[in-house]
Amino acid sequence: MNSMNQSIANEVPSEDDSVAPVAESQPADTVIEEGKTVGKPFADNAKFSLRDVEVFYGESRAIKKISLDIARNQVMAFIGPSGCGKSTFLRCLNRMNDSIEICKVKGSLQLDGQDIYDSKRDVVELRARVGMVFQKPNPFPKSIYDNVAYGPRIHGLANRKADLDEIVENSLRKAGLWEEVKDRLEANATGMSGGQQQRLCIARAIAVNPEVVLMDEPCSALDPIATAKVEELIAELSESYTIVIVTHSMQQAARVSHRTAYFHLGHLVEVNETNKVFTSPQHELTESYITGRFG
Ligand SMILES: Nc1ncnc2c1ncn2[C@@H]1O[C@H](COP(=O)(O)OP(=O)(O)OP(=O)(O)O)[C@@H](O)[C@H]1O
Repeated sequence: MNSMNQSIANEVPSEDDSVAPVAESQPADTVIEEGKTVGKPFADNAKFSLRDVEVFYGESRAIKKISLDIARNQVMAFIGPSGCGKSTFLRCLNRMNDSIEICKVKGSLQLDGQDIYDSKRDVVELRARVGMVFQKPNPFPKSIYDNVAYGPRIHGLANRKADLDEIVENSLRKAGLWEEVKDRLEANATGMSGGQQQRLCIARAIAVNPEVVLMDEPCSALDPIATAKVEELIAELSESYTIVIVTHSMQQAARVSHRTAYFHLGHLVEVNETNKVFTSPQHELTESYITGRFG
């Protein structure tokens, strides 16, 4: 964490990090203009360019004409009240919503200038480039080694055992787990602590050499010490990867991210550098949310 973000982290409200505000109330006279986002939603060095994105679950529109760039090798945090669409929008970035039959995505979603939703796109390859870490650690009921080796094996990234060993070791090192597990690589991953399991899931995600890692509330099932380790890891990983994190914790967004996007009822209300969002928000809804005035 950089010192600037540390000071922001100290300024945001110190409510229980784990409790999400709920979007049942908002300042009565606040109007959200569809498709209009205040701040700086666009970037020069975009990894993702997302324009007029709408997501429907059946007839219900969960994402309402959102346009946003996600910059390369930065951490972008998605914050907002429960049900505002953060996870839905995140899951569009590697087509995780494809498995939900009633879910339809409209608009233009590009990764490095190429259409994510192109019908000819290989979704397995897309998900290797855009990996994902979920809220609840979900290691396979296999050895620690096999959890990390799984992706490289199915993607044919190693021809020899020595190459695979090297990928496993490097991935565990990057996930800050190597020293803790190097003597028990054959032990079942389900016997690890929750925090270790989450770092193993991060090692598994980065073993296939992704360009982007999506994280959906990666610390919500972890204790404060394990959370601090994952946050340190996010800071280190952001040097090599583009990271998008959904979090209910404003302190966490302030600590780990370069830019923050505030969602409200399916709209993208405000995006800016994280310090600006937390110290001088431009939209009254953002301000109300970060100061805990509604929830
Ligand atoms: N599989 C689904 N089928 C139908 N509606 C869904 C589905 N998943 C999400 N929704 C709806 O889409 C809207 C956005 O949900 P989403 O989970 O993306 O919000 P969120 O901001 O991530 O919420 P939370 O912070 O509580 O995780 C909500 O109204 C939710 O009920």
